[in-house]
Amino acid sequence: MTTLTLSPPRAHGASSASSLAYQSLRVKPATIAWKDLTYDVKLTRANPQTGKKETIDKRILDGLSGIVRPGEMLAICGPSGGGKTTLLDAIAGRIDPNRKGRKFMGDVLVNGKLRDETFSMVASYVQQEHALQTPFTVKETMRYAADLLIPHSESTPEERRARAENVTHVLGLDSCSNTIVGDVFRKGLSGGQLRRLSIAVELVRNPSILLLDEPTSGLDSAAAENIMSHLSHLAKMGTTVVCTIHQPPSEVWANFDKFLLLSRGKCLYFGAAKNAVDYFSRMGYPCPSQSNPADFFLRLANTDFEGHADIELLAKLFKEEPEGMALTSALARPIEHAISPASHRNGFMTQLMILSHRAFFNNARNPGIFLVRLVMYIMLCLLMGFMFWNLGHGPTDINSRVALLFFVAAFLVFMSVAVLPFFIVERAVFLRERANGWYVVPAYVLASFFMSLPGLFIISLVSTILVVLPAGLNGFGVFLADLFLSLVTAEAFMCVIASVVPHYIIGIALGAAVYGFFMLCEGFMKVKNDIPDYFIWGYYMAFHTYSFRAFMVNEFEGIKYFDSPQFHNGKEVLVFYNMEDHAVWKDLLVVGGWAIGLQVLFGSILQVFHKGKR
Ligand SMILES: Nc1ncnc2c1ncn2[C@@H]1O[C@H](COP(=O)(O)OP(=O)(O)OP(=O)(O)O)[C@@H](O)[C@H]1O
Repeated sequence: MTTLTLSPPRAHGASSASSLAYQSLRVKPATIAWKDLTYDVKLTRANPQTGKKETIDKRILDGLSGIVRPGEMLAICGPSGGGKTTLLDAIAGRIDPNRKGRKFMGDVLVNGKLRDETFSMVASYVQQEHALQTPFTVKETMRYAADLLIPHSESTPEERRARAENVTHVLGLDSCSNTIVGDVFRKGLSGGQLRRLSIAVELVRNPSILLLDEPTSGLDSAAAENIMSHLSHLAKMGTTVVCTIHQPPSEVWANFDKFLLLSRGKCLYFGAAKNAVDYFSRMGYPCPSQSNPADFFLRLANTDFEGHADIELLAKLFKEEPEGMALTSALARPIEHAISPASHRNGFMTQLMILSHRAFFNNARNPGIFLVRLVMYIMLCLLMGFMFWNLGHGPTDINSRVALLFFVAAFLVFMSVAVLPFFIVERAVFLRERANGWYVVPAYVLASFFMSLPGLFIISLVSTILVVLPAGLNGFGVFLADLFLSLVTAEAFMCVIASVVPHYIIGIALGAAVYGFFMLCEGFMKVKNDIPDYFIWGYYMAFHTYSFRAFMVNEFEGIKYFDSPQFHNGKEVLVFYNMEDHAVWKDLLVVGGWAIGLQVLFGSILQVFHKGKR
């Protein structure tokens, strides 16, 4: 590993104690370079003159090149819509070039080699929106990150813990280490602390390259300055830092080594930040004294308002000026340091163990995932228990038993839609972690699946006790097994929905619609033989069918006598509902099979479609 010298901290929030902590953040050096990145998209819009729809090509990145070496911090600046985030995404490989209507060209090189799938082992990307698990404290979040990201074969638990604490300290999070991230139920960290924690979790494995999208947006100037000074220190310890920044205050500007000014996807300047004022002065745009240079450059680049520069001309001139030529010759020498082999990831079983541990406590402590649902089920089942108290064997009791079982199979399953918003929050965490190479998809899916089981079992057990005992239903064990498997399947179905919808409101609507249809088809509203041919596929497809039938057979098969002119025993009820001669265990197997099938589908959707590319 190349040793880099430690510069004394010059930042707010960086004491000499933390300067020692920074020393442990020395990284394996890596240079990142990009050459001629060009990105075109096809847009459909109404022609302003004719009003007719037409397709136009929009160039979002226009032949951009750059290079950032270990120990440097590059700020990508530009007006809103200038292409900053798109460039950062392009550098990180987060643009899907294969989507229809897109054309992406150019190369990204890491240490002189084309970026490949090992990129996430050397680079971390901190996105603008935080995506962290809400019930965990800063300390817990950092420990899980360290356990997941630092190879266990190369570290002891104590070393991982020490590293997590060190990064927490470096990013000034000691004072809130026992504060939870927070959510709609509970207040947690402030915006600035969340931003720092988002950076800290990625730093825990010492990424050689750190990419950050707008690390200071939404923060007050003191918090912004604090974060930028931390980043500047990291750069001084050898990390290659690239960040986009919308409008840096002058204190923040002072931290940049390199500066890239973008306008409409074109490069107006790339080079040493300290030389930018001279450069633009030479180009005929002197920065007024007492002005913040960053504000001045942004005014030049912002074509939405009066007073901007001639963008086409500046972009053309840059390539011909010494700064542009210096960039071209720097790109010809992509590496100026020794290259160390990249670290490796933890194995599947290690990932599974840590993710399972994390998922268990996340579920247990997230009120939306467990507690609120448990209370909902308890309340509803209490109502059901009292409503159907001590059912007998008269004609109306037959109806009540069937209706109660239908309600259990339909509505208790339906209530699983309540968990959808929390799954969508989880999806954002998964996307961030997967895109940064934290683990493989099967480890995540298996851990989430296994760890959902204890909570669902408790909900099923409590519900069974509150329904079966007061109502006097038969077959407690099978009822419990059927309800448990149905809820496991319903939850797997919600996972699938959460993985395909853009917003939880659409997910709830979609889930409700599918469940509504399955309820129609499950053999209660219409018995199987009466379901029209064109809907019979719904009967076979709905897992509700098998769940309801298992409840029915479990309940009625053993009843030898009914005091009713229509049905003399339970068997006759089953014949009426076309459910005779069905083995309960087979239906339970089908429901369980559905759960596994849906989990496999969920994992496949994550694997193929959720790579963190846009
Ligand atoms: N896939 C796409 N299809 C169509 N337009 C796109 C696509 N991706 C980006 N754009 C457009 O490209 C431009 C640059 O977007 P980008 O998000 O990179 O800007 P930005 O400089 O980061 O802006 P901001 O500071 O507001 O975040 C915008 O006009 C955006 O609408």
